[in-house]
Amino acid sequence: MLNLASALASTTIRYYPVLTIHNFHKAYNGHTILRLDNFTIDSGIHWIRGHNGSGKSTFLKALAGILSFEGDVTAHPNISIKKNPTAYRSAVNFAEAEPVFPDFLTGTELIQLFKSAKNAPARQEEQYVESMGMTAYLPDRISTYSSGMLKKLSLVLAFLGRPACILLDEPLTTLDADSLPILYAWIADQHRLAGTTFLLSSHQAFEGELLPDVREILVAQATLQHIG
Ligand SMILES: Nc1ncnc2c1ncn2[C@@H]1O[C@H](COP(=O)(O)OP(=O)(O)OP(=O)(O)O)[C@@H](O)[C@H]1O
Repeated sequence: MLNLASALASTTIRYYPVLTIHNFHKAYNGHTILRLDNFTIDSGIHWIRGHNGSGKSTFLKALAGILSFEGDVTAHPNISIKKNPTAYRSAVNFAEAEPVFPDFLTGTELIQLFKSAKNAPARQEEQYVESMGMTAYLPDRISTYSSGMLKKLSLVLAFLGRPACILLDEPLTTLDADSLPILYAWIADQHRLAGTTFLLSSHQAFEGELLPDVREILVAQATLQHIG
């Protein structure tokens, strides 16, 4: 018969480090925005919270490899953002808070470009496009999109390929109320089925009940702190 301790141990979620940050320092014009000696992001869903200007976007852009910084970040198992940037970018996808894309392209063309770059499975985008009601507008040029339509496109692009980690900067802004539960379902399914880790940033506390096992990271006073 199983005793209680071993039964509990067998159901305990086992976390492992997905992103490891070493000797990180980011400054603008000599002013430090973030400094982290050693910081680990474990597998799971993380809600990165902080006031306006605290450094959330700076941190996510650095982790995405589109902003320079001192130090290093490694993705599991040991893929350095600086020494193996191509492999790192396959492992870590990113959607910007306010996405900007070449507006002469159509959404369909951009999705095909990203699928090719990310070596995505055939028809991977279809479930996202259909569930978010994007089918009708994707053949149009991006220059005609509203901010919410653009946001949905950027979110679909962040899910393409087989990333170990997806960074979504302010994913909830500009989405309408009907779209929020759909995005949460994408995140929950991707996490459950593929084991993908998520970092979601917001200036608000996490209030949703639609995502399982969310842990918070606070950005304040030029550093990060796990608070849950
Ligand atoms: N390109 C830049 N040049 C100079 N300073 C910058 C630059 N980008 C950001 N900053 C500064 O870095 C700090 C952090 O900005 P960041 O955009 O990372 O904050 P945030 O937490 O994402 O804010 P918000 O919630 O308002 O989006 C702010 O003080 C901002 O003024």
